[in-house]
Amino acid sequence: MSILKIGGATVNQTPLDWEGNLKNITNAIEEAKSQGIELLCFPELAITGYGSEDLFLSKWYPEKSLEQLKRLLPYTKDITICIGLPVRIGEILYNCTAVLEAEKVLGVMAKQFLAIDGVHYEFRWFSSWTAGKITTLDFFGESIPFGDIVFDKKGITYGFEICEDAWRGDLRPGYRLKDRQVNLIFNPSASHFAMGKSAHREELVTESSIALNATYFYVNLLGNEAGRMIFDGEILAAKDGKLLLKNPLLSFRPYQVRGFEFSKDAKSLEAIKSVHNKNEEFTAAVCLALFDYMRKSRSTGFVLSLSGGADSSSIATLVAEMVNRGFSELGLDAFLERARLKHEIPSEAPLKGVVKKILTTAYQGSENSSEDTLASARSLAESLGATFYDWKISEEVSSYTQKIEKAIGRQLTWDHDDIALQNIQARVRAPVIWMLANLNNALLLATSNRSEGDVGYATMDGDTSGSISPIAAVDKEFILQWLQWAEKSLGYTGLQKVNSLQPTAELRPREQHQTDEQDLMPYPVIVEIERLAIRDRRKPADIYLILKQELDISPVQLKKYIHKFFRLWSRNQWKRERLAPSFHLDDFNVDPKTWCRFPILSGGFTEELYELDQIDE
Ligand SMILES: Nc1ncnc2c1ncn2[C@@H]1O[C@H](COP(=O)(O)OP(=O)(O)OC[C@H]2O[C@@H]([n+]3cccc(C(=O)O)c3)[C@H](O)[C@@H]2O)[C@@H](O)[C@H]1O
Ligand SMILES: Nc1ncnc2c1ncn2[C@@H]1O[C@H](COP(=O)(O)OP(=O)(O)OP(=O)(O)O)[C@@H](O)[C@H]1O
Ligand SMILES: NC(=O)CC[C@H](N)C(=O)O
Repeated sequence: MSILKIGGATVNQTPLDWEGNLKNITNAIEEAKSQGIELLCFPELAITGYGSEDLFLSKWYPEKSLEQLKRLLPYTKDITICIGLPVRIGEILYNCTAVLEAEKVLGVMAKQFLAIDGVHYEFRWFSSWTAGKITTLDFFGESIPFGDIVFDKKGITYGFEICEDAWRGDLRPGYRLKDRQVNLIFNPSASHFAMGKSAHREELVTESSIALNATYFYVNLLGNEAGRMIFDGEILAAKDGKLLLKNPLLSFRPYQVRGFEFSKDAKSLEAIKSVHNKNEEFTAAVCLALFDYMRKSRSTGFVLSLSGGADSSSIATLVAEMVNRGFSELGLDAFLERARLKHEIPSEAPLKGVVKKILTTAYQGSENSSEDTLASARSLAESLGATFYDWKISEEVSSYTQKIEKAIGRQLTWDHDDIALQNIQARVRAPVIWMLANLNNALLLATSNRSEGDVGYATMDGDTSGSISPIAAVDKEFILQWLQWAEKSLGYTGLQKVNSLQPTAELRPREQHQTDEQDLMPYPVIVEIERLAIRDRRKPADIYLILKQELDISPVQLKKYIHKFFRLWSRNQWKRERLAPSFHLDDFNVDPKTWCRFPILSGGFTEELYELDQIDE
């Protein structure tokens, strides 16, 4: 009975960090050797990083990747490695996996189905390879087999599906690998994180092992590679429909190696059970994304305008939780070293000491702010251990207001100038909080959520100011329930006050009792309309007919809400184009750079809303 120790290595790569990327790969190879692994698979495009964008269009970038591949040969004396990189044949670029063994490249195979949905735009850079086709590649003077090839080690035959290849149902290359009777199929992936996706992948991998009659081995990239997409570093293996291997996801470490003993004939293997929790997945993903963004941008921490409301408080909590998780996985010294931080940390309370250095918050009260939100912000900051300042913005607001009143020769009033008087408050908070970010060489965190993004409920260059927007990909309902969960399940008791408040901008005089939901519509309604309009791409009339059955709202009111959503959605595309970069976290988002493109100028659904109005109520 032939036994082969096979393994997967996930790596946290960064485009253009050639040395860092190579080091992760060689360290992982050494680790694999020490575990006795003989055949090791890395993720898709592990040499360059998946998110290299238009660097892939240049001639030199794929050439440099081949040079990096050559530098790996000396590490393959007594191990076979499979590793992803872009390879040009003539003028055409392919997304490939190279197999290296005994200091030689055995062959290179190319992806057949490119990913083009949602956050993926592979056709911009790559061409797809034709099934069954084989050619040769000139690798520094040596002719290497290139294309749809399979390999063999110790009598065990193996082939590849590269990420999207596996997601194409009956067309997938795996069925032809099955016809060729391979024993083992690797799937090197760059599969973006989305809540709930890991469960979906487990299904894909276990079902593939039955449908393709082979052991199926899956390896994903790790970390916030290049800003927006997060990879969870998942390594999975399945045989006969049983999940045999799964690693801890979203690790703060630069790489992780997992292996198991493969045998063609092994029977009665024990299946692994895994649990999935959306809030936990969200927390782990944002924490790692924040950590990677901070260290890869060479920033020393974060600055946050903390209102004591839901959005800013959730972000403050996530930064503290990032420190907490990084700290428990890596330990203090390794955490600081990996984050490139040189902070002096008090030894008696190191965790809070790190939070104090990394997270600086400020409450910036206006005449319309309440004692409730100040108390909420203060108690949360104190409980997290964050640096907290509290100042007033009233002088700056009056100074701007008086200046403009003098210029235009009249007094501004709430009856006449509501939006301008609201926005000036949000805007004067921006320069001073930016100043703090500059002083600290820190990232300014913007607090937009996806529901606000849908309808443009934010002041441009006011509360939209910031360099990253960590929660812009999730809706407000999700944030509100996550805060409850974080208080109870993660033990953030400092969220008690936050969780007792109703969402409000506090930009109008207090006697007007402004709330977000009065200005807009109930958040659960925004979430439902968004789901149908944006995720499912349905038109207003269809949405009305569906929601009329699902929601307990009068038909007249529902029509008004749908009108408002589409009117605000269309008018505010320019705002979404200007939000700070955000992480992709849910199965869809409204970020125009990744998931959702929409014209900045448009007819604003006039005819489609007219069609809605014609439906009987
Ligand atoms: N297509 C387009 N391309 C470029 N610019 C376009 C545009 N359409 C309008 N504009 C411009 O947009 C500007 C208006 O945008 P902007 O100044 O941002 O302001 P605007 O969107 O009119 O108002 C901000 C809204 O956000 C709410 N808010 C603000 C701050 C915080 C919170 C909170 O929840 O805490 C809520 C506030 O209550 C108000 O309803 C105008 O000057 C207009 O000319
Ligand atoms: N008094 C304040 N002090 C500091 N920052 C503030 C203040 N008021 C508003 N901001 C900033 O403006 C952002 C936008 O306000 P918004 O009301 O949308 O969010 P929130 O207050 O965090 O949550 P909620 O909407 O649930 O009240 C806040 O997240 C915060 O960054
Ligand atoms: N890189 C890819 O091919 C990714 C596409 C695939 N559907 C995924 O999200 O996992």
